Amino acid sequence: MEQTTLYDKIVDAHTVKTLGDQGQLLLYVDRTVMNEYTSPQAFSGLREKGLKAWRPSASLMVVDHVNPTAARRTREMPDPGAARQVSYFHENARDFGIELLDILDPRQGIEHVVAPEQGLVMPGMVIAAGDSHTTAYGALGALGFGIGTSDIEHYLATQTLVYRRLKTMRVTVNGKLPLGVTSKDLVIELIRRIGADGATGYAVEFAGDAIFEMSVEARMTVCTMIVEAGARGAVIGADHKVIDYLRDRPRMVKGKLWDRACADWLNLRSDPDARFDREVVLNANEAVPMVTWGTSPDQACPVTAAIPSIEDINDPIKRKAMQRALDYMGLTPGTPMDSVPISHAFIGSCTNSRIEDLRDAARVLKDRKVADGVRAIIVPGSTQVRAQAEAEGLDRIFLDAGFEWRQSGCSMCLAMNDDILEAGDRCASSTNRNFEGRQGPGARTHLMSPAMVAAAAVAGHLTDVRTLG
Ligand SMILES: CC(C)[C@H](C(=O)O)[C@@H](O)C(=O)O
Ligand code: SF4
Repeated sequence: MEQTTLYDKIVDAHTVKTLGDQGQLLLYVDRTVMNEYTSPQAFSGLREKGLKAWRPSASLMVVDHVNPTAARRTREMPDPGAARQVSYFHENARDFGIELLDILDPRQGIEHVVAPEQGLVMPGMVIAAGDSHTTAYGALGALGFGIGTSDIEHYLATQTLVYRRLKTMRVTVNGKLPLGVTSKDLVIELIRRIGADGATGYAVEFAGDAIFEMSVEARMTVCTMIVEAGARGAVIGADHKVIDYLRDRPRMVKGKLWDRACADWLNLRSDPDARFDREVVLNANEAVPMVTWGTSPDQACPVTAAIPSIEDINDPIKRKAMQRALDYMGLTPGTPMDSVPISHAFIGSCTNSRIEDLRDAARVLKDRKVADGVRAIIVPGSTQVRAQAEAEGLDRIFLDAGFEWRQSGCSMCLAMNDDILEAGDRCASSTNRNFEGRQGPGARTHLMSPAMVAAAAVAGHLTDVRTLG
């Protein structure tokens, strides 16, 4: 019998028809989630053509990129550009009959935190959305990927996309993550190894004991961040942890349908002898806390190491990139990573702002104080995460330690609101992109896990969280 990958099974099940002989196909898309930043032109396109949304109930709209995260919330956007985007977003939700969670809604948050919370995503589904980190949904057994604005318009009008099948890569992670090492460290190490373009053109399936040992939220971190290696899709076979995560979510199927769905979902796996175009194997036992030193997520090393030497790099293009990155970051080869001082600490983003991430940070921050001269901020991934953290008393731990406790949104992950760093600021950040200017023009970002950000905030410099005890 032909052996098929999970990715191909999902694509096959959603293929409406093949289009010509160039390998394109018309792919049915089950669901989407839209933000105020990438959806406006799609709606304008529909308006110009006089088209309706074909299945409004399959979509959800969330304000997340531009909204302020100040402790007190209003619907007013202080920035006129953001105000226009949000008001057009509201207009589009109303006119096209799509549910909108605006910033005062108790279910509001970063789209990739909210969609799983609301039960919008089910195993086996295709979820395509106007944001690259839509790969997050791979953690729930769905195929998630980002699309451009014209594709959003096509989706809204037809519930389909013109799609080209990707190559498949399987990343098998054997072993067990050591204490103090998280799924974020693992995915940074993976990207360091395969490079920022290592998964370009691939859909990545994660497998292996260490992946299934992880919580669903930890898997979301891995699936979200694999975009930073260029992946155009991510997926992990659903297991009982996924079923437990999905049960009773607001938009989830219920009753007999739920029972039947669960049985199907657990069978939805790559066949044992399915062939992947590329295989990568990692050993979780060897994983250590990682930090980035450069301006690309693959420019990373263990926190216990020193910045690598330029002489060790043979490829002239990579050498030049490294020199430029070091100049921007104000760092020199040979500097031990744990001696690099920080001015800011940020815990947030769709990669690492869920309740487990906040619990990890709180464990480090309990009875400790943020170092003098460090400004530390926590932005929970959703209003629900915020409420859950408050119910557990985590907010007290954060506030007592000297962190600011904010409302949810993308915030300093990409600085589209007023949470923005100044030139020369250096931030330990639980986010997923360390590009030049990402957190503000001239600002310097070091990516790491939430626990490592908390440890850096306390120490005043990058530090190995395991040494704090
Ligand atoms: C704004 C959006 C297009 C972008 C993305 O697609 O990822 C953003 O969310 C990001 O993280 O850079
Ligand atoms: S939190 Fe950051 S990475 Fe995630 S969607 Fe928002 S801007 Fe993009």
